[in-house]
Amino acid sequence: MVLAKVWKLKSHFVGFPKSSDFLLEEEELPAIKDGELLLEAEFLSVDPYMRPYSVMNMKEGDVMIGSQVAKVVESKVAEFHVGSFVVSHAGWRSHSISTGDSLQALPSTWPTELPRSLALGVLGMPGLTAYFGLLEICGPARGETLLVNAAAGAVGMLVGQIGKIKGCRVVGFAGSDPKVELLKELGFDSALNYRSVSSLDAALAQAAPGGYDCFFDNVGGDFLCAALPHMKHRGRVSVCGGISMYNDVTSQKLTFPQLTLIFKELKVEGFMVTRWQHRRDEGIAALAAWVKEGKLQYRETVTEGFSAMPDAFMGLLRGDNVGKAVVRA
Ligand SMILES: NC(=O)C1=CN([C@@H]2O[C@H](COP(=O)(O)OP(=O)(O)OC[C@H]3O[C@@H](n4cnc5c(N)ncnc54)[C@H](OP(=O)(O)O)[C@@H]3O)[C@@H](O)[C@H]2O)C=CC1
Ligand SMILES: CCCCCC(=O)/C=C/[C@H]1[C@H](O)CC(=O)[C@@H]1CCCCCCC(=O)O
Repeated sequence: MVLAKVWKLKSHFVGFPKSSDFLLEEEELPAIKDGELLLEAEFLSVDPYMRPYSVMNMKEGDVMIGSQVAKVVESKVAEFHVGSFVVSHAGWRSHSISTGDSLQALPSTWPTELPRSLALGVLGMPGLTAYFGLLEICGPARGETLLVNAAAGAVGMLVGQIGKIKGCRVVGFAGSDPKVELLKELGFDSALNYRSVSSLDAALAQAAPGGYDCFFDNVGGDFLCAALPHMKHRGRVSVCGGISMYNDVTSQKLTFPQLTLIFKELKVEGFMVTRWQHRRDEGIAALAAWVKEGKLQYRETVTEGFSAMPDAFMGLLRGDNVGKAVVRA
């Protein structure tokens, strides 16, 4: 008999999540049947989407949504061997039973020098988000200028580096001076702390006096409104996320820059990374090759212990993380 630990949404978040909004419970799992396997979480992902998702799709008492790298500890499914690893969408659970449907097996050739947590980061959903969201929507060309915000996070850090690989001049905004220093180490041409600049408008102008061809937006809200007037004619904006709004209790009142969009003939396109699910292998292969060649660096913020899942999640929303935020169970 296995006792699974499970984090549930105790109370809907109001504004910024609080520890008391979460509930840790134990669940007794039955013995697995033919066609089932037992998984034990090794690394669990915390991601910004969990905050708006809870509002859109969850009720109090539901298990928190999320993906994890898990070890197969028992198997009655021929394709999944005991001791192998998979990416599972089991939510915030230490142990789970699966039929194998929608599991993503980690290759048995996974390089020993790469932590398996990368399957939740640069070699997983955030990596694919950066890869397809930038290349397919912005289509950055050599010599162009690329702007990215939340630039020291899981997606943003990769977007900026992929921009460099493609020959762009890259400007990144992040929320602390150490993050800004890191972005410069990663090859960003200009990096700024959006919390300490006296004017976002002036900082955007100073970092790229000729304007931006491409903008990968993870933040939305005031940043998006401030950035659009700095786009070049026929600029492309990849709308990836809106983290500045996820904890809002009342909707922000923003002036939609209609005339800017028209006169500059901007392309502004939102996306969900799942759009390119059919090209997943291609994306992972390209990202893995760049990592192997040392062209694409990754960073992770690893929180220890399944019991710290809410802390890791709240830390992510506060900006404590550098690179991908994961929890080691
Ligand atoms: N469309 C899609 O398919 C996908 C979209 N996303 C979106 O991409 C974005 C980045 O995700 P991910 O890389 O996983 O997360 P990150 O690793 O970037 O973590 C979130 C970061 O957002 C920054 N942040 C928090 N609050 C604010 C704020 N008010 N204003 C500006 N920055 C803020 C913090 O960094 P700092 O210290 O710089 O403030 C924090 O570290 C999110 O908006 C997410 O929803 C992610 C995956 C798929
Ligand atoms: C829920 C708000 C999403 C904000 C943008 C974001 O972070 C998206 C992330 C998704 C990524 O594309 C792959 C995922 O699994 C993430 C979340 C999916 C939630 C989908 C809910 C849609 C629905 O129920 O209709």
